[in-house]
Amino acid sequence: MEEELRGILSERGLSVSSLPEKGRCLLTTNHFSPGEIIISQEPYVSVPNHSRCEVCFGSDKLKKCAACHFVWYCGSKCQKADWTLHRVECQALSKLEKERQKYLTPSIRLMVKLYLRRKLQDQKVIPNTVTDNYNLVEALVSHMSEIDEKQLVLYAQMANLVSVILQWPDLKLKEVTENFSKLACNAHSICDSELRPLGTGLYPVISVINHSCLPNAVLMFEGKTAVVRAVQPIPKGSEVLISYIETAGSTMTRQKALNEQYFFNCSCPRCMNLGQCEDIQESAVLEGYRCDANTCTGFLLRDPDNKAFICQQCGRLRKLEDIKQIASEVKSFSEKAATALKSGNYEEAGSLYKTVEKLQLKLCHPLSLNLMSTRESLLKIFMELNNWKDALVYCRMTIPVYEKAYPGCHPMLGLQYYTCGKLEWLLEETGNCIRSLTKAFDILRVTHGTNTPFMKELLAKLEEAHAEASFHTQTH
Ligand SMILES: C[S@@+](CC[C@H](N)C(=O)[O-])C[C@H]1O[C@@H](n2cnc3c(N)ncnc32)[C@H](O)[C@@H]1O
Repeated sequence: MEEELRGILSERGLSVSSLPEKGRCLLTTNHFSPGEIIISQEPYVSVPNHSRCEVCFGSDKLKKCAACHFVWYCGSKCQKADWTLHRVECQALSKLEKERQKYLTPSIRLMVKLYLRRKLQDQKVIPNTVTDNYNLVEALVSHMSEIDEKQLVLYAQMANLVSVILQWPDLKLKEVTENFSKLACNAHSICDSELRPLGTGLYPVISVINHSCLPNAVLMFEGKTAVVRAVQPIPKGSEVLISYIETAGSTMTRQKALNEQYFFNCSCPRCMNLGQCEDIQESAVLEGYRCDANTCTGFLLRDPDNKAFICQQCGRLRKLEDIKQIASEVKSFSEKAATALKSGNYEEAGSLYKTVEKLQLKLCHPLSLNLMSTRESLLKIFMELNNWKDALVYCRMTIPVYEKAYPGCHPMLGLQYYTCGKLEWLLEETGNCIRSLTKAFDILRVTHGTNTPFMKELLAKLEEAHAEASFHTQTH
């Protein structure tokens, strides 16, 4: 089987190798251009988030399976497509006491489905293929020796629940526990084209790809298919690298996230800058405080005795006490705002987030990620309220931070230009709309390809805006 996998990868200009610091890795044996698909794969197993169709992850016209009353389908087509596996899962879930059903989290369900699929493949009910077989799951890293005691106990409890559900006398609890650890560092969150999470899936070939905070490839999903595309020219003989985490944070924040979930120290070019002048400045801008002189845009660093921050542009001191006071107000208002937003009270949430924004303007650097995140919430609230004018103001304010925090060809940046263009269209700012949609298209055609309904819609909007602009030129 391994030989066959090597053959398939080689036909696509790829090979699997091993690096001392990283373990397995995916290398190119051909050149890949930006936007070109490097590899794609269907999930070995997947589960949707709550209240989504088990098969297509849609959220319309859902009905529960009449037997287990647990799994949702949007129609008979999806239900039939899932029947081979769900037939056995349904029997197990139906026997489970009602009280226990509330513990059926997506991770538990993913594990149950993993074992059922393995069994059905062993029994040849579901065919094994080179890229769709349990051997690939066996080869995944688990980091069992590195996870802490508390996490290990949690995985063991989860394994117990899987055993209660499956009721197989020969199920090896230790192996299930290890598989939970594998899921933690190998499973992917499945998102739609706008990066909204829909579910979770395990893609054992895609899982060979290692991480970089400055990646040369991006992983997106078309339905449940994982698609990896080049975002830079990738020469023959290079390692294919995607990002596992939100890369907008400072080097310290990124390294902490990678260490906690994936157990490695990243040595990408961005991380190798840790502690150097440029890196210190970047983290002080993205996650630090502002100078309290009105017109100064300098960034602050802690003074040596830790009682104040010093502006690196004008030398002014800002007391730690002052910063702590505003930070605690920000925390308290942010919590209230999040609660109002969660309960759908958009007017109240909007006014609370505006207070947070005002406080953050006194506290944070103008290009700070926290301030941007508040403005992102305000943008969403104004969109919910159909207030396009204010939504556009906030969308435009976030763009310089996106441009600073992400590389030029990043889906988040492309999506933000797209939102900007859609708002400009609604507000009849045709010229600006064309500029924003063009920027969005230039990025997203690389990260998303051009063939999906999402990209066709973007292109149609851009063409409509061009037609509107030329109509105006002709009539004036
Ligand atoms: C999804 S797996 C990637 C494939 C993995 N190298 C293997 O041998 O199967 C994730 C694991 O790979 C390793 N890894 C990924 N990116 C790395 C990097 N940039 N540096 C060091 N190790 C890395 C870490 O052990 C991480 O938990």
